[in-house]
Amino acid sequence: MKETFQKAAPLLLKIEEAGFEAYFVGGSVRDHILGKAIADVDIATSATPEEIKRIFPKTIDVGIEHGTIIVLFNGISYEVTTFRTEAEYVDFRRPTEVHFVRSLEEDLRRRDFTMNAIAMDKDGEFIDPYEGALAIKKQVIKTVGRAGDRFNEDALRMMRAVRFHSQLGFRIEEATLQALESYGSLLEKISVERKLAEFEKLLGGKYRKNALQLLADTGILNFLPGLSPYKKQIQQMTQLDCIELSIVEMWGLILFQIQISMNKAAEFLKEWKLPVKKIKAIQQLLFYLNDRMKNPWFTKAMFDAGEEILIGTERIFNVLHNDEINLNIESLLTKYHSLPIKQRSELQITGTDVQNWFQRTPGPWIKEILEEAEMAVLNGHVENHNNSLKEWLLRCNQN
Ligand SMILES: Nc1ccn([C@@H]2O[C@H](COP(=O)(O)OP(=O)(O)OP(=O)(O)O)[C@@H](O)[C@H]2O)c(=O)n1
Repeated sequence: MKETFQKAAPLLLKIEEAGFEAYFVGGSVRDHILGKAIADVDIATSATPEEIKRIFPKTIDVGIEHGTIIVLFNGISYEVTTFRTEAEYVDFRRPTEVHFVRSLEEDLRRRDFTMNAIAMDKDGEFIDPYEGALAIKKQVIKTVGRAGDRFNEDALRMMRAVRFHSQLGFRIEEATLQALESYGSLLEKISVERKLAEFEKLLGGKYRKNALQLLADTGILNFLPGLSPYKKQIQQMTQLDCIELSIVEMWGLILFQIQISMNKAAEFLKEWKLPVKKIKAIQQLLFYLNDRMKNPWFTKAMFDAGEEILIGTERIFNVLHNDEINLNIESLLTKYHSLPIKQRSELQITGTDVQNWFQRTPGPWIKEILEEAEMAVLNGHVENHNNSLKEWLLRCNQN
């Protein structure tokens, strides 16, 4: 058993000694069977949060009404959740009512996919009533019970199916796939924030191309912000080898692929509720990519873009040309690093200098002179020294 589980095993034992059941559940058990690294473990128990509080001195209430409590144990915090069935998800987001149950099997029955419905006890024995381990072996994503029921309980599960397809490359079982095609509209009720989290995990998956195609083929795409008109363009992305792009670069590629204008791109990204900083980076990628498709990198564009956007743009450019992703990056970086200045603040003159030298009423002309100086330094026409710049600027602007 992995160390993460071994560390938590005594916690399970304590719960058992108090007369209850406790198991590892969810993604950690799935990833353990897959042989992947495990970040944290989730624990399911027959004890209620109140009963858990009586067993452990250090707990934190996080969602008692949903049966979840955090237990601090040997310096590590664990999410411990009471076995539960969630009857109805009236707004398709959160269960209206949580029914606590005393049986593990009932708890596992309300989970999304068979591979996510496996429990493991403290000794590493699996409790797997829905044959999740077999599904993992066969590389199949299959809902526990009827797919339509599971998706009606929480429509986000449809995106989770495609996200797991992207991360694991598993095929989606026939009935589950059919339900994805039939129930897509339920996603209208799901918050953008939840969709975004799944979509970005999907964009980071090893099988992202296939997953994007699946979103288009199943029609799920129609219920994702701003993407419904672009089915064909998204499907065409399967021709591009984009596996090494970062998430931000993936967004840039998508925006380029759907041929969206700069103005519309801002709206699109806001609709996805991305953080402002990320929106700015993606917009910049799109801007320089549009330019790069027509021109080689000019000094000014390299300077304006900055190192990160420069590299990101070139990587997307390479993907669009089916070239090796890091083609030319080294030489581009060498060029960038040899720029005399990397940002305007490095210019050895200020607006005040310019005003003192020219003795004119302040106005927009100062900014123009600074830009002139910046271009001259970048192009190697003058050295980035205060005196040299003074002499050069006065000579060039004699009248
Ligand atoms: N809409 C959901 C979300 C989660 N789960 C169940 O809750 C577990 C934990 O969910 P979560 O932590 O969101 O995802 P993981 O499956 O752990 O995957 P990952 O850690 O890769 O996000 C899942 O394995 C699954 O059993 C579910 O049934 N339905």
